[in-house]
Amino acid sequence: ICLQTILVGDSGVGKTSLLVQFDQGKFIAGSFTSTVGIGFTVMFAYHVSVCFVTQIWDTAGQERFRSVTHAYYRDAQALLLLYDITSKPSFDNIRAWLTEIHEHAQKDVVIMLLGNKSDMAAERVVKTEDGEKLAKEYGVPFMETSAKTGVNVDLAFQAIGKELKHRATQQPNEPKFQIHDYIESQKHKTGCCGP
Ligand SMILES: Nc1nc2c(ncn2[C@@H]2O[C@H](COP(=O)(O)OP(=O)(O)OP(=O)(O)O)[C@@H](O)[C@H]2O)c(=O)[nH]1
Repeated sequence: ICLQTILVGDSGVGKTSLLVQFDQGKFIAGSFTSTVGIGFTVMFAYHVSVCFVTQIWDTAGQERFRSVTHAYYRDAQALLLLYDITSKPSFDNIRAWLTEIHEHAQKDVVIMLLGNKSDMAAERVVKTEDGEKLAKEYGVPFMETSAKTGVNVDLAFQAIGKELKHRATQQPNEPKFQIHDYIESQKHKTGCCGP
């Protein structure tokens, strides 16, 4: 099976880096060519026999491409919302993304909030608790990731893969897969001990 996923978030939060880390297990330092407009990158990554077809979007040109993006939302099975823990504006914009997602995405879309660049402790301006609070408010799973060190990167995709696989094969009297519990049991808290 192939899962349609979309990575959204402000320019520079690390969407491309995260996907490269997941796909190839490596971090390419330095800046990438900025994503222009929408639906720019489609990357394939295989993990536990699930293939992820991922598009990367950022806010650039959002107004101009509005009607196009709405069409893309409808096909998405999972949306990964990224902010950068060293950028308050990128965090503040998450609400706007969530509002838009709730208006246009499928009702059962899997949404996950990711606070990226968790390795940059000295530059942090968004507290872990703030990310947790926002995620709770919207009822979405949350974790902090680092595209640089790889912390929690696989887990984010793995949790989505498990959730969607489970839904597809779920028996009527089988207990539902609890994505929140799964993530809590697997995730590495950053700041102290690393992966
Ligand atoms: N230290 C650190 N740097 C990161 C991390 N993720 C991304 N970066 C750096 O942040 C910059 C932006 O990363 P990108 O992956 O290009 O961000 P993007 O969200 O794809 O940006 P656009 O293509 O403009 O939308 C690059 O210089 C990366 O090397 C991370 O987890 N830790």
